[in-house]
Amino acid sequence: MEYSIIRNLIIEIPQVPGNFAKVVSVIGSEQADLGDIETLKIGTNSTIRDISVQFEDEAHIERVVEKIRELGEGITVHAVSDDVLKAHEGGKIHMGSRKEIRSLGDLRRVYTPGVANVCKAIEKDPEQANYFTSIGNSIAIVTDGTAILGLGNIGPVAGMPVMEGKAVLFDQFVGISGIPILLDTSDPDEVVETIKHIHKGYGGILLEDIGSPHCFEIEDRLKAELDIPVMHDDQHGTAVVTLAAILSACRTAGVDLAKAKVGQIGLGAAGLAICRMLMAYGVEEMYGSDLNEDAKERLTKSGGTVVASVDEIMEKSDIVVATTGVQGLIKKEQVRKGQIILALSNPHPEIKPDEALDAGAAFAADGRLVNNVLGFPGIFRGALNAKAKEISYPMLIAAAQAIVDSTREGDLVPHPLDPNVHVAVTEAVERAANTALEQ
Ligand SMILES: NC(=O)c1ccc[n+]([C@@H]2O[C@H](COP(=O)([O-])OP(=O)(O)OC[C@H]3O[C@@H](n4cnc5c(N)ncnc54)[C@H](O)[C@@H]3O)[C@@H](O)[C@H]2O)c1
Ligand SMILES: O=C(O)C[C@H](O)C(=O)O
Ligand SMILES: [Mg+2]
Repeated sequence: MEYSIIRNLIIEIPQVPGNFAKVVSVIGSEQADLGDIETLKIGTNSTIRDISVQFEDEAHIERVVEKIRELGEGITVHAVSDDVLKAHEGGKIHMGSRKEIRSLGDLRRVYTPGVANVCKAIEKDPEQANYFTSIGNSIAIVTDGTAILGLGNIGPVAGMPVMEGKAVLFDQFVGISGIPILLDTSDPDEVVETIKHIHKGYGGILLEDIGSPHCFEIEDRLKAELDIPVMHDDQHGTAVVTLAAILSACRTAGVDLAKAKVGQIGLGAAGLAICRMLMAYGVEEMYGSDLNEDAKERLTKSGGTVVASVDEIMEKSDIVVATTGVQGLIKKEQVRKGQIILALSNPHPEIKPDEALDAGAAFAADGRLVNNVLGFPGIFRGALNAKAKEISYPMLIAAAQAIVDSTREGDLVPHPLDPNVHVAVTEAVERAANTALEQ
Protein backbone atom coordinates (compact mmCIF):
# COMPACT_ATOMS: atom_id res chain seq x y z
CA MET A 1 0.00 0.00 0.00
CA GLU A 2 1.48 3.39 -1.03
CA TYR A 3 0.26 6.09 1.33
CA SER A 4 0.34 9.45 -0.36
CA ILE A 5 -2.40 11.45 1.35
CA ILE A 6 -2.69 12.50 4.99
CA ARG A 7 -6.13 13.57 6.22
CA ASN A 8 -7.58 14.22 9.66
CA LEU A 9 -10.96 12.68 10.42
CA ILE A 10 -12.98 14.69 12.92
CA ILE A 11 -15.23 12.04 14.45
CA GLU A 12 -17.83 12.19 17.20
CA ILE A 13 -18.18 8.91 19.04
CA PRO A 14 -20.87 8.22 21.67
CA GLN A 15 -19.29 7.12 24.96
CA VAL A 16 -20.16 3.46 24.78
CA PRO A 17 -17.38 0.97 25.51
CA GLY A 18 -16.04 -0.51 22.30
CA ASN A 19 -17.24 2.28 19.97
CA PHE A 20 -13.83 3.86 19.53
CA ALA A 21 -12.30 0.42 18.90
CA LYS A 22 -14.85 -0.12 16.10
CA VAL A 23 -13.69 3.06 14.36
CA VAL A 24 -10.02 2.11 14.71
CA SER A 25 -10.77 -1.37 13.46
CA VAL A 26 -12.46 0.01 10.29
CA ILE A 27 -9.38 2.13 9.62
CA GLY A 28 -7.14 -0.92 10.09
CA SER A 29 -9.26 -3.37 8.12
CA GLU A 30 -9.41 -0.93 5.19
CA GLN A 31 -5.59 -0.78 5.33
CA ALA A 32 -5.42 2.93 6.05
CA ASP A 33 -2.56 3.93 8.34
CA LEU A 34 -3.56 5.31 11.74
CA GLY A 35 -1.51 8.28 13.02
CA ASP A 36 -1.90 10.72 15.92
CA ILE A 37 -5.19 10.89 17.81
CA GLU A 38 -6.22 14.06 19.63
CA THR A 39 -9.25 14.46 21.85
CA LEU A 40 -10.93 17.74 20.85
CA LYS A 41 -13.93 17.71 23.16
CA ILE A 42 -15.34 15.45 25.86
CA GLY A 43 -19.10 15.96 26.08
CA THR A 44 -21.61 14.41 28.42
CA ASN A 45 -22.53 11.62 26.04
CA SER A 46 -19.91 11.68 23.33
CA THR A 47 -16.28 12.52 22.55
CA ILE A 48 -14.99 14.34 19.48
CA ARG A 49 -11.58 13.19 18.26
CA ASP A 50 -9.21 14.35 15.56
CA ILE A 51 -7.71 11.21 14.03
CA SER A 52 -4.82 11.55 11.60
CA VAL A 53 -4.85 8.84 8.92
CA GLN A 54 -2.73 8.13 5.85
CA PHE A 55 -4.55 7.00 2.71
CA GLU A 56 -3.62 5.72 -0.71
CA ASP A 57 -5.81 8.07 -2.73
CA GLU A 58 -9.11 10.01 -2.69
CA ALA A 59 -11.17 6.85 -3.36
CA HIS A 60 -9.53 5.20 -0.35
CA ILE A 61 -10.58 8.15 1.86
CA GLU A 62 -14.17 7.89 0.64
CA ARG A 63 -14.22 4.12 1.28
CA VAL A 64 -13.00 4.45 4.87
CA VAL A 65 -15.35 7.35 5.68
CA GLU A 66 -18.29 5.42 4.23
CA LYS A 67 -17.43 2.32 6.29
CA ILE A 68 -17.18 4.42 9.47
CA ARG A 69 -20.56 6.02 8.71
CA GLU A 70 -22.03 2.54 8.18
CA LEU A 71 -21.10 1.70 11.80
CA GLY A 72 -24.13 3.78 12.87
CA GLU A 73 -24.65 3.87 16.65
CA GLY A 74 -24.36 7.65 16.57
CA ILE A 75 -20.78 7.60 15.26
CA THR A 76 -20.50 10.72 13.09
CA VAL A 77 -17.73 11.87 10.75
CA HIS A 78 -18.00 15.66 11.05
CA ALA A 79 -15.16 16.59 8.70
CA VAL A 80 -12.24 15.32 6.70
CA SER A 81 -9.62 18.00 7.03
CA ASP A 82 -6.32 18.40 5.22
CA ASP A 83 -3.86 19.24 8.00
CA VAL A 84 -0.90 19.43 5.64
CA LEU A 85 -2.59 22.24 3.67
CA LYS A 86 -3.71 23.85 6.94
CA ALA A 87 -0.12 23.81 8.23
CA HIS A 88 0.87 25.86 5.18
CA GLU A 89 -1.76 28.58 5.53
CA GLY A 90 0.01 31.95 5.61
CA GLY A 91 3.35 30.23 4.94
CA LYS A 92 5.62 28.48 7.42
CA ILE A 93 8.10 31.27 8.17
CA HIS A 94 8.20 34.96 8.88
CA MET A 95 10.91 37.52 9.55
CA GLY A 96 10.73 38.40 13.23
CA SER A 97 12.63 40.89 15.37
CA ARG A 98 15.03 39.95 18.18
CA LYS A 99 14.54 43.23 20.05
CA GLU A 100 11.37 44.55 21.58
CA ILE A 101 10.41 48.19 21.25
CA ARG A 102 8.60 49.25 24.39
CA SER A 103 9.84 52.79 24.86
CA LEU A 104 11.17 55.75 22.91
CA GLY A 105 14.57 54.84 24.29
CA ASP A 106 14.31 51.41 22.70
CA LEU A 107 13.22 53.00 19.43
CA ARG A 108 16.23 55.29 19.41
CA ARG A 109 18.62 52.44 20.22
CA VAL A 110 17.21 49.97 17.71
CA TYR A 111 16.41 52.48 14.99
CA THR A 112 17.39 56.11 14.35
CA PRO A 113 19.33 57.96 15.53
CA GLY A 114 21.26 55.25 17.39
CA VAL A 115 21.58 52.93 14.42
CA ALA A 116 23.65 55.46 12.48
CA ASN A 117 26.67 54.94 14.73
CA VAL A 118 26.54 51.22 14.09
CA CYS A 119 26.42 51.88 10.33
CA LYS A 120 29.50 54.10 10.62
CA ALA A 121 31.34 51.49 12.68
CA ILE A 122 30.70 48.91 9.96
CA GLU A 123 31.67 51.37 7.22
CA LYS A 124 35.01 51.88 8.98
CA ASP A 125 35.56 48.18 9.65
CA PRO A 126 33.35 45.85 7.56
CA GLU A 127 34.28 42.90 9.83
CA GLN A 128 32.04 44.52 12.47
CA ALA A 129 29.03 43.42 10.40
CA ASN A 130 29.68 39.93 11.80
CA TYR A 131 28.90 41.22 15.30
CA PHE A 132 26.34 43.94 14.72
CA THR A 133 24.09 42.43 12.03
CA SER A 134 22.35 39.15 11.32
CA ILE A 135 24.34 38.62 8.11
CA GLY A 136 26.69 36.05 9.66
CA ASN A 137 23.76 33.95 10.81
CA SER A 138 21.71 34.08 7.60
CA ILE A 139 21.78 31.64 4.72
CA ALA A 140 20.13 32.35 1.35
CA ILE A 141 18.15 29.31 0.21
CA VAL A 142 18.26 29.75 -3.54
CA THR A 143 16.18 27.87 -6.09
CA ASP A 144 15.21 28.25 -9.72
CA GLY A 145 12.48 25.63 -9.29
CA THR A 146 13.85 23.26 -11.93
CA ALA A 147 14.13 20.07 -9.80
CA ILE A 148 11.73 20.46 -6.90
CA LEU A 149 12.01 17.14 -5.03
CA GLY A 150 11.21 14.59 -7.76
CA LEU A 151 8.35 16.76 -9.06
CA GLY A 152 10.49 18.17 -11.84
CA ASN A 153 10.56 21.71 -13.24
CA ILE A 154 7.50 23.14 -11.50
CA GLY A 155 8.97 26.61 -11.08
CA PRO A 156 10.31 28.48 -8.06
CA VAL A 157 6.98 29.69 -6.67
CA ALA A 158 5.51 26.18 -6.59
CA GLY A 159 8.76 25.12 -4.93
CA MET A 160 8.48 27.74 -2.19
CA PRO A 161 6.89 25.33 0.36
CA VAL A 162 10.05 23.20 0.13
CA MET A 163 12.28 26.27 0.60
CA GLU A 164 10.21 27.40 3.58
CA GLY A 165 10.53 23.86 4.95
CA LYS A 166 14.33 24.07 4.68
CA ALA A 167 14.19 27.45 6.50
CA VAL A 168 12.14 25.90 9.31
CA LEU A 169 14.74 23.13 9.69
CA PHE A 170 17.63 25.63 9.70
CA ASP A 171 15.93 27.65 12.42
CA GLN A 172 14.79 24.82 14.63
CA PHE A 173 17.79 22.53 14.38
CA VAL A 174 20.70 24.98 14.38
CA GLY A 175 19.32 28.52 14.90
CA ILE A 176 20.17 29.80 11.41
CA SER A 177 17.90 32.26 9.53
CA GLY A 178 17.21 30.67 6.16
CA ILE A 179 15.91 33.18 3.63
CA PRO A 180 14.29 31.76 0.46
CA ILE A 181 15.36 33.43 -2.79
CA LEU A 182 13.26 32.50 -5.82
CA LEU A 183 14.95 33.00 -9.19
CA ASP A 184 13.00 33.37 -12.41
CA THR A 185 16.01 32.36 -14.46
CA SER A 186 18.01 29.15 -14.84
CA ASP A 187 20.63 30.62 -17.11
CA PRO A 188 23.96 30.00 -15.30
CA ASP A 189 25.32 33.47 -16.17
CA GLU A 190 22.20 35.18 -14.82
CA VAL A 191 21.97 32.97 -11.72
CA VAL A 192 25.64 33.53 -10.87
CA GLU A 193 25.38 37.29 -11.48
CA THR A 194 22.21 37.58 -9.38
CA ILE A 195 23.66 35.67 -6.44
CA LYS A 196 26.90 37.62 -6.65
CA HIS A 197 24.92 40.86 -6.45
CA ILE A 198 22.92 39.82 -3.39
CA HIS A 199 25.41 37.66 -1.50
CA LYS A 200 26.61 40.41 0.83
CA GLY A 201 23.47 40.04 2.93
CA TYR A 202 24.22 36.41 3.75
CA GLY A 203 26.77 34.27 5.57
CA GLY A 204 26.34 31.45 3.05
CA ILE A 205 24.38 30.18 0.06
CA LEU A 206 22.38 26.95 0.02
CA LEU A 207 21.46 26.03 -3.55
CA GLU A 208 18.31 23.91 -3.46
CA ASP A 209 16.43 21.86 -6.05
CA ILE A 210 18.33 23.32 -8.97
CA GLY A 211 18.31 20.68 -11.72
CA SER A 212 21.22 19.16 -13.57
CA PRO A 213 23.33 19.84 -15.53
CA HIS A 214 23.17 23.62 -14.94
CA CYS A 215 23.51 23.10 -11.16
CA PHE A 216 27.11 21.92 -11.63
CA GLU A 217 28.31 25.04 -13.43
CA ILE A 218 26.37 27.35 -11.11
CA GLU A 219 27.85 25.80 -7.97
CA ASP A 220 31.40 25.60 -9.33
CA ARG A 221 31.38 29.24 -10.41
CA LEU A 222 29.85 30.53 -7.19
CA LYS A 223 32.34 28.56 -5.10
CA ALA A 224 35.18 30.06 -7.11
CA GLU A 225 33.88 33.63 -7.11
CA LEU A 226 32.38 34.11 -3.64
CA ASP A 227 34.21 34.21 -0.33
CA ILE A 228 31.33 32.69 1.65
CA PRO A 229 30.30 29.02 1.89
CA VAL A 230 28.21 27.79 -1.05
CA MET A 231 26.70 24.29 -1.17
CA HIS A 232 24.20 22.62 -3.45
CA ASP A 233 22.17 20.59 -0.97
CA ASP A 234 20.89 18.03 -3.47
CA GLN A 235 24.47 17.21 -4.44
CA HIS A 236 26.54 17.33 -1.29
CA GLY A 237 23.98 17.29 1.54
CA THR A 238 22.58 14.14 -0.06
CA ALA A 239 26.01 12.60 -0.73
CA VAL A 240 27.04 13.12 2.90
CA VAL A 241 23.94 11.43 4.31
CA THR A 242 24.07 8.63 1.74
CA LEU A 243 27.72 7.90 2.55
CA ALA A 244 26.81 7.85 6.25
CA ALA A 245 23.90 5.43 5.71
CA ILE A 246 26.05 3.14 3.57
CA LEU A 247 28.89 3.16 6.12
CA SER A 248 26.44 2.24 8.90
CA ALA A 249 24.95 -0.58 6.82
CA CYS A 250 28.44 -1.86 5.98
CA ARG A 251 29.43 -1.70 9.66
CA THR A 252 26.45 -3.85 10.65
CA ALA A 253 26.84 -6.25 7.73
CA GLY A 254 30.61 -6.52 8.18
CA VAL A 255 31.21 -5.33 4.59
CA ASP A 256 34.28 -3.34 3.49
CA LEU A 257 32.81 -0.43 1.48
CA ALA A 258 35.95 0.07 -0.61
CA LYS A 259 35.67 -3.52 -1.85
CA ALA A 260 31.90 -3.45 -2.45
CA LYS A 261 30.28 -3.07 -5.87
CA VAL A 262 28.09 0.04 -5.74
CA GLY A 263 25.43 0.95 -8.33
CA GLN A 264 23.86 4.39 -8.71
CA ILE A 265 20.62 4.76 -10.69
CA GLY A 266 20.10 8.36 -11.84
CA LEU A 267 23.19 10.49 -12.40
CA GLY A 268 21.69 13.94 -11.92
CA ALA A 269 22.56 16.39 -9.15
CA ALA A 270 22.22 13.90 -6.29
CA GLY A 271 23.40 10.80 -8.16
CA LEU A 272 26.64 12.16 -9.60
CA ALA A 273 27.63 13.73 -6.26
CA ILE A 274 26.95 10.43 -4.48
CA CYS A 275 29.16 8.58 -7.00
CA ARG A 276 31.95 11.12 -6.64
CA MET A 277 31.86 11.01 -2.86
CA LEU A 278 31.82 7.21 -2.73
CA MET A 279 34.74 7.01 -5.16
CA ALA A 280 36.67 9.61 -3.19
CA TYR A 281 36.00 7.47 -0.13
CA GLY A 282 37.67 4.52 -1.82
CA VAL A 283 34.94 2.64 -3.68
CA GLU A 284 36.69 1.00 -6.63
CA GLU A 285 33.76 -0.52 -8.49
CA MET A 286 31.27 2.32 -8.98
CA TYR A 287 28.56 1.67 -11.59
CA GLY A 288 25.97 4.14 -12.80
CA SER A 289 23.03 4.33 -15.18
CA ASP A 290 20.95 7.17 -16.56
CA LEU A 291 18.77 7.81 -19.58
CA ASN A 292 20.76 10.88 -20.47
CA GLU A 293 23.99 10.51 -22.47
CA ASP A 294 25.64 13.63 -21.02
CA ALA A 295 24.91 12.44 -17.47
CA LYS A 296 26.59 9.11 -18.26
CA GLU A 297 29.59 10.88 -19.73
CA ARG A 298 29.97 12.92 -16.54
CA LEU A 299 30.23 9.68 -14.55
CA THR A 300 32.86 8.30 -16.90
CA LYS A 301 34.86 11.52 -16.60
CA SER A 302 34.65 11.26 -12.81
CA GLY A 303 36.09 7.73 -12.90
CA GLY A 304 32.93 5.59 -12.67
CA THR A 305 31.68 2.88 -15.01
CA VAL A 306 28.49 3.36 -16.99
CA VAL A 307 26.24 0.33 -17.37
CA ALA A 308 23.37 -0.06 -19.81
CA SER A 309 20.31 -0.47 -17.63
CA VAL A 310 18.70 -0.53 -14.21
CA ASP A 311 18.59 -4.32 -14.63
CA GLU A 312 22.34 -4.46 -14.97
CA ILE A 313 22.88 -2.25 -11.92
CA MET A 314 20.62 -4.48 -9.85
CA GLU A 315 22.39 -7.55 -11.18
CA LYS A 316 25.93 -6.33 -10.48
CA SER A 317 25.73 -4.31 -7.27
CA ASP A 318 26.01 -5.14 -3.57
CA ILE A 319 24.82 -1.63 -2.73
CA VAL A 320 22.24 0.24 -4.86
CA VAL A 321 21.35 3.93 -4.57
CA ALA A 322 18.56 5.47 -6.68
CA THR A 323 17.86 9.17 -7.22
CA THR A 324 15.80 9.36 -10.42
CA GLY A 325 12.56 10.91 -9.18
CA VAL A 326 10.76 7.90 -10.74
CA GLN A 327 8.37 6.18 -8.36
CA GLY A 328 8.46 2.35 -8.47
CA LEU A 329 11.35 2.16 -10.97
CA ILE A 330 12.94 -0.80 -9.14
CA LYS A 331 10.86 -3.97 -9.24
CA LYS A 332 10.85 -6.59 -6.49
CA GLU A 333 12.07 -9.23 -8.94
CA GLN A 334 15.22 -7.17 -9.57
CA VAL A 335 16.29 -7.17 -5.92
CA ARG A 336 19.14 -9.56 -5.07
CA LYS A 337 19.37 -11.29 -1.72
CA GLY A 338 21.47 -9.39 0.83
CA GLN A 339 21.60 -6.12 -1.16
CA ILE A 340 21.67 -2.72 0.51
CA ILE A 341 19.08 -0.56 -1.29
CA LEU A 342 18.64 3.18 -0.78
CA ALA A 343 15.77 4.42 -2.98
CA LEU A 344 16.04 8.09 -2.17
CA SER A 345 13.59 9.88 -4.47
CA ASN A 346 11.06 12.14 -2.80
CA PRO A 347 8.16 12.23 -2.42
CA HIS A 348 8.01 8.60 -3.66
CA PRO A 349 10.90 6.11 -3.73
CA GLU A 350 12.01 3.86 -6.60
CA ILE A 351 11.05 0.91 -4.38
CA LYS A 352 9.38 0.95 -0.99
CA PRO A 353 11.67 -0.27 1.80
CA ASP A 354 9.27 -3.01 2.95
CA GLU A 355 9.00 -4.35 -0.62
CA ALA A 356 12.79 -4.38 -0.98
CA LEU A 357 13.18 -6.16 2.36
CA ASP A 358 10.45 -8.66 1.41
CA ALA A 359 12.37 -9.35 -1.77
CA GLY A 360 15.50 -10.22 0.22
CA ALA A 361 17.38 -6.93 0.67
CA ALA A 362 19.49 -6.86 3.85
CA PHE A 363 18.91 -3.11 4.35
CA ALA A 364 16.47 -0.79 2.62
CA ALA A 365 15.52 2.83 3.14
CA ASP A 366 13.77 5.65 1.31
CA GLY A 367 14.36 9.40 1.01
CA ARG A 368 12.30 10.22 4.06
CA LEU A 369 14.78 8.39 6.27
CA VAL A 370 18.02 8.96 4.36
CA ASN A 371 17.44 12.66 3.86
CA ASN A 372 19.75 15.63 3.57
CA VAL A 373 18.02 17.16 6.62
CA LEU A 374 20.63 15.21 8.61
CA GLY A 375 23.41 17.10 6.85
CA PHE A 376 22.77 20.62 5.63
CA PRO A 377 21.79 22.30 8.94
CA GLY A 378 24.91 21.18 10.84
CA ILE A 379 27.19 21.66 7.82
CA PHE A 380 26.23 25.34 7.57
CA ARG A 381 26.20 25.87 11.36
CA GLY A 382 29.72 24.45 11.55
CA ALA A 383 30.90 26.51 8.57
CA LEU A 384 29.43 29.74 10.03
CA ASN A 385 30.86 29.03 13.49
CA ALA A 386 34.32 28.58 11.99
CA LYS A 387 33.86 31.62 9.70
CA ALA A 388 34.87 29.29 6.89
CA LYS A 389 34.98 30.77 3.40
CA GLU A 390 34.01 27.50 1.74
CA ILE A 391 32.58 24.08 2.41
CA SER A 392 35.45 21.76 1.63
CA TYR A 393 35.56 18.03 1.00
CA PRO A 394 37.12 17.28 4.45
CA MET A 395 34.24 19.20 6.06
CA LEU A 396 31.73 17.01 4.20
CA ILE A 397 33.53 13.79 5.17
CA ALA A 398 33.62 15.00 8.79
CA ALA A 399 29.85 15.55 8.61
CA ALA A 400 29.28 12.03 7.25
CA GLN A 401 31.46 10.51 9.98
CA ALA A 402 29.59 12.48 12.65
CA ILE A 403 26.30 11.09 11.33
CA VAL A 404 27.71 7.55 11.46
CA ASP A 405 28.96 8.11 15.01
CA SER A 406 25.49 9.36 16.03
CA THR A 407 23.77 6.28 14.57
CA ARG A 408 22.63 3.54 16.92
CA GLU A 409 23.92 0.03 16.22
CA GLY A 410 21.66 -1.63 13.65
CA ASP A 411 20.13 1.64 12.36
CA LEU A 412 21.14 3.25 9.07
CA VAL A 413 20.98 6.87 10.20
CA PRO A 414 19.95 8.77 13.34
CA HIS A 415 16.45 10.11 13.83
CA PRO A 416 16.24 13.58 12.24
CA LEU A 417 14.67 14.98 15.41
CA ASP A 418 17.61 13.80 17.52
CA PRO A 419 19.19 17.17 18.41
CA ASN A 420 22.51 15.42 19.12
CA VAL A 421 23.08 14.62 15.48
CA HIS A 422 22.89 18.28 14.43
CA VAL A 423 25.25 19.23 17.27
CA ALA A 424 27.63 16.42 16.31
CA VAL A 425 27.65 17.45 12.62
CA THR A 426 28.14 21.10 13.60
CA GLU A 427 31.11 20.34 15.84
CA ALA A 428 32.75 17.96 13.37
CA VAL A 429 32.41 20.43 10.48
CA GLU A 430 33.65 23.32 12.60
CA ARG A 431 36.68 21.26 13.68
CA ALA A 432 37.45 20.27 10.08
CA ALA A 433 37.14 23.91 8.95
CA ASN A 434 39.39 25.14 11.76
CA THR A 435 42.00 22.50 10.98
CA ALA A 436 42.04 23.70 7.36
CA LEU A 437 42.29 27.37 8.46
CA GLU A 438 45.26 26.57 10.74
CA GLN A 439 47.21 24.96 7.87
N1 LIG B 1 16.64 11.87 0.13
C1 LIG B 1 17.27 13.00 -0.11
O1 LIG B 1 17.83 13.63 0.78
C2 LIG B 1 17.33 13.52 -1.50
C3 LIG B 1 18.20 14.58 -1.80
C4 LIG B 1 18.28 15.07 -3.11
C5 LIG B 1 17.47 14.53 -4.08
N2 LIG B 1 16.60 13.54 -3.74
C6 LIG B 1 15.68 12.99 -4.73
O2 LIG B 1 16.39 12.50 -5.87
C7 LIG B 1 15.63 12.72 -7.04
C8 LIG B 1 16.49 13.38 -8.10
O3 LIG B 1 16.91 14.65 -7.67
P1 LIG B 1 18.07 15.40 -8.43
O4 LIG B 1 18.18 16.73 -7.76
O5 LIG B 1 19.27 14.55 -8.56
O6 LIG B 1 17.38 15.59 -9.86
P2 LIG B 1 18.03 15.64 -11.31
O7 LIG B 1 16.94 16.03 -12.22
O8 LIG B 1 19.28 16.43 -11.28
O9 LIG B 1 18.46 14.10 -11.61
C9 LIG B 1 17.60 13.05 -11.93
C10 LIG B 1 18.36 12.12 -12.89
O10 LIG B 1 17.64 10.87 -12.98
C11 LIG B 1 17.70 10.47 -14.34
N3 LIG B 1 16.62 9.52 -14.62
C12 LIG B 1 15.29 9.77 -14.75
N4 LIG B 1 14.64 8.62 -15.03
C13 LIG B 1 15.57 7.63 -15.04
C14 LIG B 1 15.51 6.23 -15.28
N5 LIG B 1 14.36 5.64 -15.55
N6 LIG B 1 16.67 5.52 -15.23
C15 LIG B 1 17.86 6.12 -14.98
N7 LIG B 1 17.96 7.45 -14.77
C16 LIG B 1 16.84 8.20 -14.79
C17 LIG B 1 17.58 11.78 -15.13
O11 LIG B 1 18.01 11.62 -16.47
C18 LIG B 1 18.47 12.68 -14.29
O12 LIG B 1 19.81 12.64 -14.74
C19 LIG B 1 14.41 13.54 -6.61
O13 LIG B 1 13.29 12.71 -6.50
C20 LIG B 1 14.78 14.09 -5.24
O14 LIG B 1 13.66 14.20 -4.40
C21 LIG B 1 16.53 13.04 -2.49
O1 LIG C 1 13.76 18.05 0.37
C1 LIG C 1 14.01 16.90 0.73
O2 LIG C 1 13.25 16.24 1.47
C2 LIG C 1 15.27 16.22 0.33
C3 LIG C 1 15.87 16.70 -0.92
O3 LIG C 1 16.41 17.99 -0.82
C4 LIG C 1 15.00 16.53 -2.14
O4 LIG C 1 15.06 17.40 -3.01
O5 LIG C 1 14.28 15.53 -2.20
MG1 LIG D 1 16.25 19.11 -2.56
